Formats: sequence, C-alpha cells, structure tokens
Amino acid sequence: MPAGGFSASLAPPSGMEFEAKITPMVVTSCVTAATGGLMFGYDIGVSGGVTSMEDFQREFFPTVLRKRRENKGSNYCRYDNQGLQLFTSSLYLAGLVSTLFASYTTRRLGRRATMRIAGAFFIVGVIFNGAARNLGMLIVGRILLGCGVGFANQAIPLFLSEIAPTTIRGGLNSLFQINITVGILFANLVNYGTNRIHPWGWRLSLSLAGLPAVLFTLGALFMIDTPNSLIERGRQEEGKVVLKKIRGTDNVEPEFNEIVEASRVAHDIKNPFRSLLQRRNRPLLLITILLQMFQQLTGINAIMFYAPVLLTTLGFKTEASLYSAVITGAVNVLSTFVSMYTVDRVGRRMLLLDAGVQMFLSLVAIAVVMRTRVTDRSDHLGHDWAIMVVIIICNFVSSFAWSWGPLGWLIPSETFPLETRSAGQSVSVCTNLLFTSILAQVFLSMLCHLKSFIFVFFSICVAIMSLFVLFFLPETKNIPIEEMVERVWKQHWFWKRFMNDEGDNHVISEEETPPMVSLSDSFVE
Ligand SMILES: OC[C@H]1O[C@](O)(CO)[C@@H](O)[C@@H]1O
Repeated sequence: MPAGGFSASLAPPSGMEFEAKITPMVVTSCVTAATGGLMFGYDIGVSGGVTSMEDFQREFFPTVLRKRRENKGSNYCRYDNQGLQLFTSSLYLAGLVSTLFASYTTRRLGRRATMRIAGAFFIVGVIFNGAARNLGMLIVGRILLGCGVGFANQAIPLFLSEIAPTTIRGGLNSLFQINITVGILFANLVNYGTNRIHPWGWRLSLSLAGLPAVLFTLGALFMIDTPNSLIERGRQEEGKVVLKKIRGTDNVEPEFNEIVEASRVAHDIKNPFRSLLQRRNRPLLLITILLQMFQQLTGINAIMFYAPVLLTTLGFKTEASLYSAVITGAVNVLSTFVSMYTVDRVGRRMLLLDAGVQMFLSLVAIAVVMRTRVTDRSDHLGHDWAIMVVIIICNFVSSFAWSWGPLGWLIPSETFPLETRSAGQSVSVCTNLLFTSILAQVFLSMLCHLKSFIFVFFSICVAIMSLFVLFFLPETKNIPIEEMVERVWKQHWFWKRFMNDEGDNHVISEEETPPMVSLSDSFVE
C-alpha cells in the first residue's frame, strides 16, 4: 500500500486525470461529515413510531386516541389529523426555509462552519423535544431540528462531492444516504423498545436524537474544510495544503489550477441564484428540481414516516407494526450499501432505471393487496397476507435505497459548476424538503380519501420519472466535478442546445433527435 492510502483504482475514462489516493483523511472526513445524515434519518424515523404510541397521543393528540379507541369510521381515516401531520411536516418546512440562509453560509463561511451551525440547532432542538410539556414546545423543537436539517443537508453533500476523488465520488457521497438510513433504523429500533415504557417512552425516543446530534457536532468542530471552499473564499495557500493532504500527493497542481479557475469564475457572479436562471444553467436546475421531486414522489416517505400507522391501518397491532418498520429499516440500510458499491461502476442511470421497474411493480402489488383485502370496516389481512405485504414493502424500499435515495442527493451535488454550486444545492435541499413536507402533511388525508389508489398514484409517478431518466438524464459517473459542464452537459443530445448562450432560437435538427437508448449508456457522446 502506498504511503498515505490506496491508489484510486478506477480512473476517469478520458480527459483530465488528477492524481489522487484514497487517503485516511478523505475517508475519516467523509465518514464524519456524513454523520449529519444520521440526525436527518433519526428525525424521519422517529416521528412515525412516536405518533402511533398511545401515551404520546394521550398527551398531545387526545382526539386521535379517542377516534382510534371508538373504532368508528373508515380504517383508512383513523389518523387523518392535521395536527398530527403538522408534527411530522413542521420539521421539513423549517428545513426548507433555513436552507436559503444555509446557501449563503456555505458560500461565505464555508462547508464546515455551516455544519457547525447545523449541530447547534440539532442540540437545542433535541432539548426542546425531549422536555416538551405541550404541543407548542414539541413543534418548536421540531422547527429547530428542521433548521439543523436545512443547514446540514446543504453543506454535507457538497462537502462529500468536493472532497472525494472523482473515481469514488458516487460511493463516498452515498455515505450521506447510508447515514440517513442508519438513523431511520436506529429510530425504529428505539421506538420498538420505548413503546413498552409507559408513560414516557416517547420522550426517550425524542431525546435519544441527542446521540447523533452530539456526534455530528463534535465531528464538525474538528473537521477540515474543502479545498474548493477555502480557495473560493480567497484562502488559496491553505486550500493547496489541504488538497495535498487529502489527495496524498504533492502533485496537485492540475486539480488546484482547475479549482482556482472555477473560483475565479465564481467570483464574477454577484447573485448565484439569479445566474441559476440563465439559459445555460436551466438544464442543471431543472434536473436538480426534478430529481429531488421525483425522489419524494416515489412514495418512500409514505412508508418511512407512516409505516407503523399504515400497517396498523392494515390490521397489524402496534407492536407488530413497529417490528415490521424495523425490518424495512434494516432492508433500507443494507440496500444503500449496494448503491455505494455499484454507483461508480455501473453508473447512475442504470441504477435508477432498474429500480424504476422494481418500484413500479411493488407499488402496484401493494395497491392490489389493499384494494382486495382491506375494506373500510374490515382490516384483517391474515397472517400470510401480512407477511406478503411486508415482503412487498421491503422490495420497494430496497430498490429505492440503491437508486433514488442516494442519487437524489448525489447528482445535484456533482452537476453544478462552482459558481452556482451552493445555490444549486440549496434548490436541491429546498425541493427535497418541500416535497417531503407536502407528503408528510397530506399523506394521511390522501390515504383516507384515495384509499388503495394512493399507491396507484405513486406507481404512475414512478413510471413517469423512469421515462424521464431514460431520455433526459445524462450519465455523470467518473467525470471530474469541475469538468461536468464541458464533458456532460455540452455533449448531451438534448441539453447541449442550452449550453451556448446564442442558442435561444435553436431549432432541433435531425441529428439531435434522441439516439436509440441503451440502458447502461448515457446520452453523452
Ligand atoms: O431512506 C429513505 C429516506 O431517504 C430520503 O429520501 C432522503 O434521501 C428521505 O426523504 C427518506 O425518508
């Protein structure tokens, strides 16, 4: 093994190749930064279990408990309560707003400082939630956690994409999503245990978010900043020193020069958000928005937030539903590792397309089981059907986990040039949180009104997004981050017309019509 680490085994196929080893420093920095995902995941996973606990409902949502006990009305509508949904969605709404501020801090103060701010929000938010005496305190706590999520999710994917050597960028970036899934699983396990502790089990569930919060904050205090961010803020020498350390070589001149050039261009941009709207940036912006929107429209969070609630709707007892949520949580973690291993080998498009088929079939199957087995008044699935439902849900979750889960973050964080990267990332986080909060807020009402058709709705969305990937998403595997525009966007059969500024009145010529599509190939020529 060479001093300082392993040599990167996969080289970019063409164009500029930078010397880079996979150094211990890169690995530890990425592992540390990605723990922010734990916190996001814990917050996602904890709410579903807690809201299905009777002690929690008695304390904050007595009307839900009464409705559940009376057992009147449709099964599908037991949990249709705006307050309950607000408890879940407030976090994402706060995250949405705070990411706009986070864009500024990531650019001006750096990726590391932004993570520290996130850590502070997390810790105060956990204190409010764990000590909540009334609904107000509970919601304030969720809002503070949401601010933490906004800042953390802005800085972490950028940090990972900038610090990683090109050839393993996808894999290292997946660490963020892996941590999200571990956080969800941890929360599911905690809920399973605390459900037996009366009457304050829910309080323990909410307080244990303190563990990932402290871990992440400590990590953020000691970590380095990315060379790209240091150079962008005028600290060139420091940037070069860090670049040498993380790449494990003194031969960093080509990469350094490329970052300096990208940073020079970045400085000419006064308002990065406005420049996102320029014609040549529109494809990147559109892809970012669509990828994050599509990620949520797979319906994943119907399962992640409300699996326990959904499963009790299907007739599971509270304990069985929490137990099943643990199983789906574990599948989620394991499958995300698949993505980490394959993303830089088979590429982004292949994973997304393959998963599209698997998710479509699973969603249709869930809809059919619900339609045929669960009526408004009878919810006895029976043992065999219950196992079947859990298997289908696992199939759905696993395909999401090695595709849309990590790639929804990875692709936006690696496509923008430095000058619009923070602003682009902010749009990415905003869109993710916007659709997360919309789904959190409306899913239980949609379930009440659409019943099993809600899963037909998600399956249609999955079909549309897969077609979009097939025709419009370029492959970004193994392309150095500062060469993305030249080597990907300017070469793409459709998007290239946006890349030259004179192209406003461009007419599609024959040679620009889409080539016949091969699943594994991009449209990059
Ligand atoms: O692992 C599932 C989780 O991943 C996310 O899509 C974030 O990438 C969350 O919205 C979801 O709850």
